[in-house]
Amino acid sequence: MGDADNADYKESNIEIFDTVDEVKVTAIVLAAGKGSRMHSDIPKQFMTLGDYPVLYYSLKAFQDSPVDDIILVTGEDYVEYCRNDIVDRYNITKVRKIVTGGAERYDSVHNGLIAADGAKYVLIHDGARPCITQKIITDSIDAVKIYSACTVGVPVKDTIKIVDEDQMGVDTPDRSRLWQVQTPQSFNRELLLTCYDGLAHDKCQVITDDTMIVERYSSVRTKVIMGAYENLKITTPEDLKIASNFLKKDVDTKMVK
Ligand SMILES: Nc1ccn([C@@H]2O[C@H](COP(=O)(O)OP(=O)(O)OP(=O)(O)O)[C@@H](O)[C@H]2O)c(=O)n1
Ligand SMILES: C[C@](O)(CO)[C@H](O)COP(=O)(O)O
Repeated sequence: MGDADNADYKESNIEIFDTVDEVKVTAIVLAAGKGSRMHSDIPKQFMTLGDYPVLYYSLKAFQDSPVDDIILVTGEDYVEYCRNDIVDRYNITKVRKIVTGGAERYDSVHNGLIAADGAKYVLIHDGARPCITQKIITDSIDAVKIYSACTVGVPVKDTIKIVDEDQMGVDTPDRSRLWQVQTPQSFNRELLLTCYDGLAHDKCQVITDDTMIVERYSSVRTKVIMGAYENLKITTPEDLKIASNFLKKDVDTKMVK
């Protein structure tokens, strides 16, 4: 799909996404990644932080929050582990379904979105962000009811450089306009599903989050609300140490059994 087609898609897409009356809010927690940048034997979301798997912290945060229910998305090989050793073991009763993810993060989100039937709003969260707070969740719920598409984020602290293929600097954007985007990202579910239809025709894009999908395939603008610097994503080994510090827990690269 070219840019002209995208413009048509955006035009035809305005205000068609408000047909669910019940104000049900579902959290979609993503745990189907392989964690290749962590270079470990098991996916990072199942490593041990304190006495719990990394994934437990996000699930517990949503369990204790005002969301109505939770859809957990994980890899085929980890469905039983998630059910028995996390959801049942720690009594995360709001988990309504455990579904399998896909090859890319956006495939996993799409599977979660389909499973979240009946929800008016969805909060999509990386299971690899264990330091999420109740304030971030409630602020996201309040914001999505106003804006339909939101993300939490924090202003960048460093100067950001755009480089070319030889790693030579080509530009230095104005830092006052740059935010580092986190999760949860919250959406009117019908809006995001419609935007995913657009993506299905245009798979050559590099998609790193869901607000990009709304920006590209609808005319809706996304709202960025304040998250927290502590709400980091565990991506590489040093992130585990930082998260363990924030949560005041020890780390272990094995699974909790
Ligand atoms: N196909 C995928 C890829 C990612 N995720 C989830 O999306 C979140 C953010 O992704 P990322 O940090 O990139 O996780 P991985 O894909 O596991 O890591 P890497 O890119 O290093 O392989 C994580 O909670 C991850 O489990 C997912 O559910 N399905
Ligand atoms: C969605 C996200 O967490 C926002 O920062 C991030 O883009 C996920 O990227 P990843 O490459 O899947 O870690």
